Amino acid sequence: MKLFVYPPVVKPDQDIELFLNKNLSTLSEEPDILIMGAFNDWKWKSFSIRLNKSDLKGDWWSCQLYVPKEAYKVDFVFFNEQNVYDNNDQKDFCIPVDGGMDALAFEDFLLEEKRKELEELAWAQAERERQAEEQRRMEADRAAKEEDRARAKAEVGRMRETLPQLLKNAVKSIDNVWYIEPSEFKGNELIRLYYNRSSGPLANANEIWIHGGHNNWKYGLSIVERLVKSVLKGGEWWYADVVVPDQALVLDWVFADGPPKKAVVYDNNRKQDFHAIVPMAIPDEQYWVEEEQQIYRKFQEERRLREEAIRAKAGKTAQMKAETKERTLKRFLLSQKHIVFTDPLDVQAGSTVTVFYNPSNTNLNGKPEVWFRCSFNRWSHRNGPLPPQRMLPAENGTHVKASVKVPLDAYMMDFVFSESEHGGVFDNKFGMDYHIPVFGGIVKEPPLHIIHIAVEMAPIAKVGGLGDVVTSLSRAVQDLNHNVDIILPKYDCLNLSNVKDFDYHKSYSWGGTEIKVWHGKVEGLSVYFLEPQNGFFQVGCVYGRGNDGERFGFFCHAALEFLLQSGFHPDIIHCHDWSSAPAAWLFKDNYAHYGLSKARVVFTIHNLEFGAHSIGKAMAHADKATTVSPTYSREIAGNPLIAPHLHKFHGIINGIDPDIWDPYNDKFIPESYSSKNVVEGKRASKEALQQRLSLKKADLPLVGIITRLTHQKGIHLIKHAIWRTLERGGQVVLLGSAPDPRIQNDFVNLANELHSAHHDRARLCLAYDEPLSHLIYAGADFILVPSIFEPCGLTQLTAMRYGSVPVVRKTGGLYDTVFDVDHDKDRAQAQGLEPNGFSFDGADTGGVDYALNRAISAWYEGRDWFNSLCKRVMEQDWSWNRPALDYLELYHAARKAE
Ligand SMILES: Nc1ncnc2c1ncn2[C@@H]1O[C@H](COP(=O)(O)OP(=O)(O)O[C@H]2O[C@H](CO)[C@@H](O)[C@H](O)[C@H]2O)[C@@H](O)[C@H]1O
Repeated sequence: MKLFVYPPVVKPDQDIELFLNKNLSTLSEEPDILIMGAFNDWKWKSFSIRLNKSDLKGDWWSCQLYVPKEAYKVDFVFFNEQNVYDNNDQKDFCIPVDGGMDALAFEDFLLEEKRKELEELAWAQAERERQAEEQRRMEADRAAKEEDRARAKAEVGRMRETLPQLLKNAVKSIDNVWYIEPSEFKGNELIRLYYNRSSGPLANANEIWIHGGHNNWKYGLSIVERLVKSVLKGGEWWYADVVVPDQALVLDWVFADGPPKKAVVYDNNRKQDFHAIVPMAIPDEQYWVEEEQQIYRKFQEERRLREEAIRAKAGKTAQMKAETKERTLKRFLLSQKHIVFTDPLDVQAGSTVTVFYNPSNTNLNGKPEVWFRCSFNRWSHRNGPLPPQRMLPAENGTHVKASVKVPLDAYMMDFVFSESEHGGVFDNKFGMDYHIPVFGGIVKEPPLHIIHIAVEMAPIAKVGGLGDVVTSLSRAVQDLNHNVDIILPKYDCLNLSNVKDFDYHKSYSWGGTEIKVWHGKVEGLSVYFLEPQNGFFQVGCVYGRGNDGERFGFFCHAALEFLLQSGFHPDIIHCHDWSSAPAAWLFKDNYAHYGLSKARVVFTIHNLEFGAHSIGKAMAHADKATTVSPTYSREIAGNPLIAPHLHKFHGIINGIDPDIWDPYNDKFIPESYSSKNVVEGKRASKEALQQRLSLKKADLPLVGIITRLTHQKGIHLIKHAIWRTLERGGQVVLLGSAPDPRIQNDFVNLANELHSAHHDRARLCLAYDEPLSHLIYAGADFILVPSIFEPCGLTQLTAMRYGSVPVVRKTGGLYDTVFDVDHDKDRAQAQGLEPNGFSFDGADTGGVDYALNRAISAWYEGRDWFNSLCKRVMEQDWSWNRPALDYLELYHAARKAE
């Protein structure tokens, strides 16, 4: 025998003695022997102990060893403390531990330990942040105090300078008009001020009041008293007892025939007001010190109130945002309830969940068996997929079910269904697989790195909706903890005031020119600006030069070259429309095999109207392609540029950025509002809009139109709707810019006609004006979008965010986001929504009339109902909360693409 332990059956949480027969070991010649080991397949608590010669007969050496309570196995080897080992012929030694955990339970134990450790780390981190925040707050406080002190000092400085002027205007009395008793007085003392009623315009007044202040009215009205008739002085002298304000050097006042706001006749000393010197208050140094202190306290109090209001508002904003997000996630999880759902709905790491599946709505319909195949963390979990599980009938009669234990280190649950244990027909959600987020796990999803190559970006280089989407999609994906960069041309017409930390980054040579790269933050996003020295982007505009194709082709290539030369390894390169379509094929042709091999290309069509050739080519080269709504994706599915690629083509609806478009925090509207006070909020905005555009200030239905004026947007329908609205007694505001000068001229003529015939009810603003657009979204009752085609459309979504009711033509994304109050109840319900607007078919004027007439009638005839509709549309979530999750699914699917 070479080895034994005592006691012979090893139990956890116990001391044992281990004996080695040195004679039989490869270490027989060595003077020193040590044991080196650990528990549980070398995963737990390693040890190294010296063996001593024991009392047993023969060459038995031994040591004591404590077996911890979590052990299921002891693993070890022997060595001479240098380089001679006995490792049991490379198999290592092991002794089983009886009656404790098994290997699986130990894995769970380890995860639980890890969770505790992470919790402690998180707590420590939170504590550090709290302290840092406290530090920041104290510093800010110190800075604020200093600033307020400096302001108070400056203020006192100014007062001291103007004092002589102040005193010059003041006197002790005016003969026969007023005087004060006693003649010597100072601050905080009671004085009696006499006034001769017959001396001025109040000679016939029944009442006399003093409206007074001090120190040249510096603190507004600080004295208001009614004067009493004095019997002693023949009835014309009246008096009031007045306490002199503290710190007063001069008293200022007028007399009037009533209290403030009620008085009609005044004696203001021929517009000079009256000014009395406070004789005993000639200011000394002490006076100024006190004055400064008082002003300082006033500033501090004002600041405190201001900051409190800001904090309260930020808190409320964050709370509303979180609530919306949670509601939307619930809706997302429930949206496939007819196919699949879990109980509980939000899956927690470490818990057991039941998955319910209804095959009758999928390609497994009618199969006698359904098998559930599940893993975690996008199929990358260390345990691999769970063994397939046959699903059992659920109590509800429609679904089948299976239960799974979710590991503590899961962040995502992944599954597909098949007809048999070994596979056969699968339901894998059209190649995307089913994924359900897991909350509370100890491992977070590793971030993806996404790079957008784009030629527009709101608000610094926005021409239309494409610019909005580049910014808002990126922000939403970044909010989900992924890394996003944007590459944009450095146009000379960039609005740089919206770029933070703008800095020179590097330069490189490519395409026969030097390219300077700048970096900055736009709306919290990292943006690289490429500035080729060949002047391609020094032309005063984004589009509209004869060589746009050449310029943007160059830009796309330069962008890829920049990624390569800078050692970027993005997971996804996302390009948009014809203008950055070349990135798709240039990447596949020139970069996919050199350095940037990890990246996959996603191409999004915002509008198929322009650049057909480029779009077709990008469709062929991209790993995944999208357009901006499901309906538009179906509308263009037959197009020869698209049709061959349907297997990788998806419609994902756009969202709007809830921070950029937020009536609760919008500096361009007069009163902030949420759905709780939508009626009051919108009324204030409507009045401000009418005021600003010189429209009649009246409670009329107001139709807003915000659009690029192009054929796509339904120009003849827009014109018709303007006349129809006026006919129905409403007001119309159109904000539109026309790239085509003929259309622009046409609208200038229409504007002239309307402004002379209906100057108080119609206004066409033929310009691009972002601030005005905010006021229109907020002030309008309806936003009209009668597009001939519309890939998604953002204006109807923004309208709803501001509680304006959309009136739209049923096409593309308009169809997917607007549900007619009379016709689309079921369709809305299928999305977990209620109807939210008015819509019409057809491209003739009859259609637009149909929708607009119902909308305006609803306004006139049922204001309460209409107001509740405004509130309802405002509470719907058209942000990126939902679509960003779809894009992430798509990015992951793209990564799996070969
Ligand atoms: N005169 C003006 N002044 C101020 N702001 C103005 C304005 N005219 C328009 N805007 C603003 O520009 C944006 C227009 O976005 P849209 O999505 O409605 O249309 P666009 O056709 O440009 O976008 C294309 O791309 C987007 C994004 O994918 C798709 O939604 C859409 O269907 C597709 O045609 C909105 O944010 C709107 O407020």
